[in-house]
Amino acid sequence: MIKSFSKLLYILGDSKLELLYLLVASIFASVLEALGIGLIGPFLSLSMNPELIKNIALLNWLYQRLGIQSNNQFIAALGIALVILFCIKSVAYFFMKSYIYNFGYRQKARISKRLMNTYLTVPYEFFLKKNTSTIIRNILIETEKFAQQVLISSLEAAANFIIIAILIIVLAKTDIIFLAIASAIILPTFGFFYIMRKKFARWGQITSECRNEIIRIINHSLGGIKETRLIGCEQYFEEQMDEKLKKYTTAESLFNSTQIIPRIAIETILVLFLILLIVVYQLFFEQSVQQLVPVLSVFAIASIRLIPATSQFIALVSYAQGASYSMDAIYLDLLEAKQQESLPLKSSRQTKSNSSISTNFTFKNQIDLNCLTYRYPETNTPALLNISLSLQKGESIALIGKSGAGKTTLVDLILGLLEPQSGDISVDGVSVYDNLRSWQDLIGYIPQTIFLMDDTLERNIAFGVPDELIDQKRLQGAMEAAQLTDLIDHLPNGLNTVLGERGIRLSGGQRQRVGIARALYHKKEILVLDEATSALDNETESLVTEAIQALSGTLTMIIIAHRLTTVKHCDRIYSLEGGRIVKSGSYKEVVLG
Ligand SMILES: Nc1ncnc2c1ncn2[C@@H]1O[C@H](COP(=O)(O)OP(=O)(O)OP(=O)(O)O)[C@@H](O)[C@H]1O
Repeated sequence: MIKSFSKLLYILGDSKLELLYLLVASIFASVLEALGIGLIGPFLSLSMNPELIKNIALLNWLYQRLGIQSNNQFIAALGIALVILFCIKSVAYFFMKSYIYNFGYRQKARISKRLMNTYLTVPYEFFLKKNTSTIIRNILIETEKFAQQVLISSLEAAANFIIIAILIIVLAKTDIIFLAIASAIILPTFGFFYIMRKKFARWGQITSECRNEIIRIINHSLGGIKETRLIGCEQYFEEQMDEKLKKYTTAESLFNSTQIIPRIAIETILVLFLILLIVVYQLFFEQSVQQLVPVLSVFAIASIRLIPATSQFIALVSYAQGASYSMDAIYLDLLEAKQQESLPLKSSRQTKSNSSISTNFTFKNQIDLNCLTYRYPETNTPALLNISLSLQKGESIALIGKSGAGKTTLVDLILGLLEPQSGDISVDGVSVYDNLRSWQDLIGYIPQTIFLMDDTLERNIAFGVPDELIDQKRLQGAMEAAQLTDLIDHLPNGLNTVLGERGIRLSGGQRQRVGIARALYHKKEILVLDEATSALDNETESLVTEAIQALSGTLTMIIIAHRLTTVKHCDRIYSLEGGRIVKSGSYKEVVLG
């Protein structure tokens, strides 16, 4: 309980204080509500027995002060006061509810934003362990579950708890039998919640995990729709989906059905008590039911507010329990990001905040990789061992080697996505880890499959630049250098043609050239091409290679290639094996020699 509360406070961050205000406001509205209802009983008793006015000091004092002539007039005045109190209570209740919902959904938006920021800034290694379905689920679904089932439900539960407590006190003062009856009715339901609480948490966990799996199955089956169609594995994915949906449905329906049990149980016990009371009175005491009116009115009030408040309270607490997994998922990701930030890293996340005082790179002469060693998390053997190489500005180097040799890992290190456990990368003698952001600003990355947005060609080239800030002259220059001008003539809307999801309306070679144009538009001085031409046919490949070769000498290039013909123009070739450089030199020396 204390653990959950501290997680809640951690997730809320700066909004902790607002939660406190909200709690006070909701307690105030609950007190009004409970009083409004709790006073109906005494008011009914008073109207049936006006003589009581004289016995109650406060009422007697009021009676004298108001100068009222008769008991009936006084009861009417009390009635009006009660109605006014009721109206105030209703308005306060409405505003409190709106405030709670507003707070809950504002927090959802804030936490989604915080998570998004976390995922965008957390070290790249985080993504080696995390599935994107979990990330999507956390940002969209778990934050919603947290807002609705933890925040809103807890605040409403607190308000209901106050109502229950006040009603019990007020009504117990009216009739002590009530206290015994109410306890006999309410306590078993609390017991029920206590027994079921672990199940609620488990069902909540199952639904969250199933949602995750469902997003993953959609990603796999539709993300690779070509392969799905071609291999004909639609049924395989449908069966997977069906299995998860069944599990999800069972857990969700069990959870929701169980929520009704406290209300049904309370109502049944209430009716049972009522009938028993009447029967026992008539059979054993031979008294008229008339004499039971005060006790019966207590039952009436109980069924108006106390019972719904209790069953709602139990349901709300169960909801919060059911969403404990969601709270943990958000908490753990935020915490992991925080812990990564506090690690003694050399990287930008520390220098980013004080980037103004860090080095802003201007690449004039040489890049040096000094004894880089990198081991992936949870592995024993290093993927790269003591890698050292240098390249001058304007040079092109190629990394070659068999699959698993460590080429991509080396590129990820150069890109600043992974940080070496030892060694350094420096530009003109300054470590890139002094200002990783500034180093990354120098690099254009063209991976095997270029990431293209489902947006216009123009926006895909000027990636991340608002429309009004796109420099048309620079755009033209980039497209010409990337040999894209022909393509524009063939597109229905030229630069404004929407490329489709992941650039589905372009060929592989065209996508690569869009990637090159993007790097050129952003004036990247260093181009890193990761097997950029390996997926292309010979003709398209030579187009892309031509575009790349035309840039040789003007840009510094690091190229990974499987097809050795594509790296003929490079100044030096580095051959990797088992994470080490085993050979280096000219094309002739390394490939032909
Ligand atoms: N996320 C990871 N976690 C653990 N080990 C990894 C991870 N990624 C790569 N490796 C391992 O690191 C080594 C180098 O992999 P890398 O992807 O750099 O090779 P590569 O030369 O680029 O191969 P390819 O040409 O097939 O892309 C391999 O043994 C690989 O299994």
